[in-house]
Amino acid sequence: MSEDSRLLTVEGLHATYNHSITALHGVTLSLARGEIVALLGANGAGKTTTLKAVSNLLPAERGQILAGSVRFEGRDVTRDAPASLVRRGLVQVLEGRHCFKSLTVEENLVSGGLGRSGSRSEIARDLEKVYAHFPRLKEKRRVLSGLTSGGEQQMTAIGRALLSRPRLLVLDEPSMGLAPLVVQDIFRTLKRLNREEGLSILVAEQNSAVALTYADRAVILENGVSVLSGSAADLKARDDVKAFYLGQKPVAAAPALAH
Ligand SMILES: Nc1ncnc2c1ncn2[C@@H]1O[C@H](COP(=O)(O)OP(=O)(O)OP(=O)(O)O)[C@@H](O)[C@H]1O
Repeated sequence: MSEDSRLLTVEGLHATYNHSITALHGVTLSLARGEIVALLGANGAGKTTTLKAVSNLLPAERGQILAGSVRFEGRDVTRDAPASLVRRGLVQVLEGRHCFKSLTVEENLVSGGLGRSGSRSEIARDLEKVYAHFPRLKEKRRVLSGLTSGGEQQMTAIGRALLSRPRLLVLDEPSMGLAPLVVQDIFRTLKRLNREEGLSILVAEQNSAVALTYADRAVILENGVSVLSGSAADLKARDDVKAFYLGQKPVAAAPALAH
């Protein structure tokens, strides 16, 4: 991948919480414009911490980047404020959806456009685009988000992020707690947004099978280190990935993917 084609480059990230718990000790990944990259790994492997480091959200949890760098569109953004990253086009949808439950679906969506200087008609146009991608949200637009289903809340959280016109959408575990059909629906829509709107996506997922179906490439984390990366097709074909991330075939001992 040439330097110019890279939208995001993460190099050698080390991060801790509370100055004591080491969560990352060597995460490297990159994403080209127009790609979907999946970040895979078991519980506690460091997926969420990596995404929060990319969006500079760690300080809110007494977390800290000790070493390494995050570059977005060729510029070092490691210490940039999260709001400034959003204005630059790097927008994260946090794990657990986090809709404003006492606002309607439409109010939630519109809130995503408030930080930018778009006119009312631009926001209305963006809203219609979100409804075209997520027809369920149009049906529910006057309903309080707290009264919608988990899948609809996930769609609302993604739609709200789209209203801020991201170039890179960072998603943390969009499948969490959702029925398989809803998960497929959400990933299909993400793929359509990627193809039709050129939206680049970095998605952390425990559901490796779904993530590898829709991603172009993937990076696997183990214990805070990126141990393997490659095209989704190549990773899906590997026996160790099949056994430990796709649950397909038992093997005698856990492979050290790093070696
Ligand atoms: N706010 C926090 N304070 C202290 N330690 C944390 C915090 N968040 C995560 N950790 C620790 O950092 C390590 C990496 O966690 P992280 O949440 O990044 O992993 P993950 O791969 O996203 O896991 P999961 O799939 O379970 O969400 C774990 O050891 C975890 O216990």
